[in-house]
Amino acid sequence: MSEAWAQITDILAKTTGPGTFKVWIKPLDAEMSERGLTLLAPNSFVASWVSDRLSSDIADAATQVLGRRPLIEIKVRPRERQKVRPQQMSLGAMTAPAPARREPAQPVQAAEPVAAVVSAMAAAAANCAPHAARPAQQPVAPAVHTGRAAAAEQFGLPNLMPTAPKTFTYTNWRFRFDDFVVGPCNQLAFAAANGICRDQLATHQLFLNSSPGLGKTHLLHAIGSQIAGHSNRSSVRVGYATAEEFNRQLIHAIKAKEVERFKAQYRDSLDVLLLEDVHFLQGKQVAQDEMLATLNALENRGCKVVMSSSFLPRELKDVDSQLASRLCAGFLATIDAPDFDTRRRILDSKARMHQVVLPGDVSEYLADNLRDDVRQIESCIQNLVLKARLLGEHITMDLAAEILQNYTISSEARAIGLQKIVKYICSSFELTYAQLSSKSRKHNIVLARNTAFFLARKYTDLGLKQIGDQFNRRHSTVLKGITNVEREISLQTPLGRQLDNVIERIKSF
Ligand SMILES: Nc1ncnc2c1ncn2[C@@H]1O[C@H](COP(=O)(O)OP(=O)(O)OP(=O)(O)O)[C@@H](O)[C@H]1O
Repeated sequence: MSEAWAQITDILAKTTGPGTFKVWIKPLDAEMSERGLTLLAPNSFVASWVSDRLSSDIADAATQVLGRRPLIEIKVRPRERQKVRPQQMSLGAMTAPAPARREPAQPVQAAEPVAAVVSAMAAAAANCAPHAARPAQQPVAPAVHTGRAAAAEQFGLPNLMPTAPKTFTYTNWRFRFDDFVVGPCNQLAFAAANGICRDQLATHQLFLNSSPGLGKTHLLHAIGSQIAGHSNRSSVRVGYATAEEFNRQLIHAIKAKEVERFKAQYRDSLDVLLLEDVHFLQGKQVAQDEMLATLNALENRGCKVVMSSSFLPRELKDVDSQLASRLCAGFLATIDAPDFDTRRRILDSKARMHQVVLPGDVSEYLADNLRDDVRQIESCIQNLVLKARLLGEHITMDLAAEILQNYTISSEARAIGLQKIVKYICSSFELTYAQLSSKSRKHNIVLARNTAFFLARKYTDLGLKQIGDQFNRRHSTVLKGITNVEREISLQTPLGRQLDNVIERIKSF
């Protein structure tokens, strides 16, 4: 078995990079049991660090050597074994089976996970996730959370915190195809997502685009869950990250001089890459270069790549033309806002997840009024069910109306209406409606248009697409315009204060 661990560490020496290998892998001992591979770390800090960031690499390497993916358990080496551990033990040698009198190894204490985008996303979504997260495929002892930089210092270890990216191969899939309600708005995206899992798409790249909350993440998770978790293909290595995380990891890798490791992680150690929110790469030249090289490398290896974005590739700004063209290379599917019937089916399906059957009139009423994103539908139904349970009441139209107030605009605000918004904006910016809806990119016209988008979103029930239709613009342009106005206002720039003023004054117009 020491032979096997030696082979595993040989692989890890190449895949994790010299710095990481020396500090984190080399001090480990390993034991093989029926259950899998147990790694013994010199202290809880090392155990938690390895558990957080390297367990997946170790599992990957072990799979190559053992021919199957073992369960990995990371524990703190018992105190007396720390003392007797022979100095001359060869690099990563597998220890002999534990002597009977040895105290059981101490499991690593419970911990708060390292802040990471994926973990944060999982946690945030767990609040509204329709079903419990599926268990990870390779249980690892939970990690200790202490001030890690301080702990590193305490144990005399270099603080490599920012250098090595967190464990990459993703296993915490939250959504499945079964939970996805299909309608005309999303059937193409659904079919494409299914198709890429079954090698029926005739391309290995899929780009999913929609406004927020319409199911991109759901489909990405469903793909991950399908490929990695189901159909006996658990050896397929599926990576999941947001573009923001990709960028952050790259910056850390550059600072820590571990770029080769970063490259190997994304380019060589995955079979499928699921990448969220690629629009985040706008204006980030270094990350764009790396992403382009990553996509090319994955394509050369015949890997699948699925990306999501609130913008179409051609709508991305400050993106290198080569990358923009690369993003267009595969199949592109857009998800639109759900129509009434789909919204109704989504409501009924979400209610069923709470073990509730919605009365027909309530379902119809909510579907008629909740026209925005599905996240909003999900939250409304959750609140409705919770309130009914807390009050011990049945779900009635009255209860639904009470809950709905928090999600839809007031009748007073509704009175403002799109026509009034257009009239108000034209008079405030001294423009005609023709100018407002023209192709012009003149600064004051763009500003006026964006403000109109913002007001329409705030004071009408219209979705992004419907607002866009009024001004001959795409939903993503509307989204971008609203985001710009929000940014100016939140930063309270001189322009933001001016816009704030304009937006306030519509009430007395
Ligand atoms: N067609 C659908 N059927 C069932 N649930 C859906 C559907 N579309 C979206 N949802 C649910 O709505 C919520 C929001 O969806 P999701 O996070 O996938 O949106 P998104 O497009 O990725 O949004 P964002 O751009 O903000 O990240 C999720 O809980 C998801 O399960």
